[in-house]
Amino acid sequence: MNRKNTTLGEFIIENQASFQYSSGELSKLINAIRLAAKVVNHEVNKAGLVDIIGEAGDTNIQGEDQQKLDVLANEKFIQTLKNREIVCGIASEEEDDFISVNSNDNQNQNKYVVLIDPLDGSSNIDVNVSVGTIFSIYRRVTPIGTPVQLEDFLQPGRNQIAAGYVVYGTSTMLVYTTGDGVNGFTLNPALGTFYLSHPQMQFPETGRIYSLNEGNYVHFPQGVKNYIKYCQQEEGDRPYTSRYIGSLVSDFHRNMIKGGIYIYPKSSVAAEGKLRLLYECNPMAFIAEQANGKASNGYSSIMDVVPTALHQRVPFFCGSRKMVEKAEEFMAVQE
Ligand SMILES: O=P(O)(O)OC[C@H]1O[C@](O)(COP(=O)(O)O)[C@@H](O)[C@@H]1O
Ligand SMILES: [Mg+2]
Ligand SMILES: [Mg+2]
Repeated sequence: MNRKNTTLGEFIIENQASFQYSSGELSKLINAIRLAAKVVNHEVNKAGLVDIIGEAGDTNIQGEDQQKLDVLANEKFIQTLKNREIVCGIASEEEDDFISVNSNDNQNQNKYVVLIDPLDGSSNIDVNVSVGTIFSIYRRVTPIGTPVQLEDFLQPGRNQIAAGYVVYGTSTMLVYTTGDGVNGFTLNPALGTFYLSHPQMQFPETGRIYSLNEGNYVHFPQGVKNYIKYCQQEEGDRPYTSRYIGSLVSDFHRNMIKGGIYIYPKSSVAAEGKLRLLYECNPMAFIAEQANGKASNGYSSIMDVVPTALHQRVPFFCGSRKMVEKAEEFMAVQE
């Protein structure tokens, strides 16, 4: 099943049988995401040659200036999901409200909703540093055939059916889980095909990399300040190495391969931190837990947080199990 160099298409079909709700709908959905990812990859790779870098001129509901590639990636993913008619609802970082797909005439018998961060790491687009896309998939909770409701999206991460990300970096990879481990596929640009290159990915139990924006140090909770000091102490296998790309997907991906922790805490200037629960933290938490890692808000699992708003933010501690547990110890003691 996890033969190296299996194509993503073959892998999806081979694994469909092992998926309890298997009706082919999820396979079609992952295939649609694969297609949209290739289209966005093509645009990202030529950023700078054509007029797709820089600001789009609008501000999204987060109060962030939208980059042209944020808008383009958002359009490509939404268009592909709508055209393929495989979802009943979509929520996106770049959309104020959720989108109900084709529900007027009760034609939409689909059971999945998708939440996406179409372009992650927007501050890195113009400077040729790796960026990504993040997606999270749920079964709707309201009756099939009726228009989707907010409650279909405000589900705890534990209910996710599948989650994944695409990293547009030195190579382009699609990494995802359906609750049966985490597999990574690398795009062969010459063939336009994703191949299984990283079967059954696992976070090393511990590591020597810590990733956070130390420029915000003065605003951090005491627990985080003390954890940073711990990472920098000369003792045992410390000091650790500081690595921060500024794209969640890329920092997470590196830490999953090498062992490390990513932290975006709450602070005196960001009461709930920066990252969005539904389309950044929950999908990365599902992948982390499926890869023997850990993801918390500093105290408890992100996956058990009951969402209250589409664009809510949460503090995020994610990575190698022992490193997240150590950071939680500091959070517990200091508060
Ligand atoms: O510049 P900061 O404050 O360190 O924030 C960087 C973080 O913000 C993000 O860019 C937020 O994601 P978006 O780019 O999708 O808005 C993360 O990818 C990244 O880890
Ligand atoms: Mg993001
Ligand atoms: Mg984004």
